[in-house]
Amino acid sequence: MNTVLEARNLSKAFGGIQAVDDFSFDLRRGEFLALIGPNGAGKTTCFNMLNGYLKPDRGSVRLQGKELVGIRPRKIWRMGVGRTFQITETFLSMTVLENVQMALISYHRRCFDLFSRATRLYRDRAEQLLELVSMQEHASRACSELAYGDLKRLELAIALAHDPVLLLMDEPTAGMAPSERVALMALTAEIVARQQVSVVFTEHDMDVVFAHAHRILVLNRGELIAEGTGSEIRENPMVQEVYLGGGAVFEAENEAASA
Ligand SMILES: Nc1ncnc2c1ncn2[C@@H]1O[C@H](COP(=O)(O)OP(=O)(O)OP(=O)(O)O)[C@@H](O)[C@H]1O
Repeated sequence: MNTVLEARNLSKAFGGIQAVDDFSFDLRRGEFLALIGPNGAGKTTCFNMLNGYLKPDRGSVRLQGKELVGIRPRKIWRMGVGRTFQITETFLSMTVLENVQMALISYHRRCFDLFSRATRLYRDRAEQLLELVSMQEHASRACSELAYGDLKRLELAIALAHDPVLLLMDEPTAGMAPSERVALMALTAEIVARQQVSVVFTEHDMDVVFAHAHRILVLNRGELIAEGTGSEIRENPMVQEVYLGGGAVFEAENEAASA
């Protein structure tokens, strides 16, 4: 069934707080998996254990059969675990195309002395990546001129520059208008399907989660309390209880969707 990632019994405590507690899950190739839960549920801690920024107290993470626990973040990135950030990280004075070229130069470990030649280096690949996120017509614009939604698409192209096996997206739509959120996630879902990348994303906007996630995992106080498709999660009484007790969030969203 082509499992890309196997996380087993992940646990992490900070002082007296059990941030993640015996959390296990598998991820398939080309799967778009949402990790949701209320504030403080342990989502970011979980991400940081997957990409090596935090060492679990217990448990293992295997990427295509290789253990990641104990390996440095940079090496894990090189093994194929990419990440997009909540805060958009681009060089604002450089053009869109140059930013993607810089990501490619960094991945291929080319020296920054070559910067003067960077306008030629990896140009074709950078153009392909911009086309993938429908940003080709913005290639020569400075990043400082871009609208926020376009910056997020650029960020996605940068994250794809090293051909990740697994892409971690921590609240990819934070700060975006609702219509932009849906568009960005629709684009991401299309790329996931076309490139067969596996994605784990966290998201507070349930419309985005239900519209695009193939499968949803729900964390609460560090524990996995539910797993399933959108409709399974929506109907799960434990999940409804966790989200403001009694499903107020889901009801509000259903009303908004049908209005
Ligand atoms: N470095 C840290 N030191 C101490 N406590 C931490 C640290 N990182 C996280 N925690 C605690 O661990 C718990 C889980 O936090 P985490 O940030 O993983 O949750 P989250 O689900 O990502 O929350 P949010 O949706 O608000 O980002 C919280 O109680 C948090 O206060």
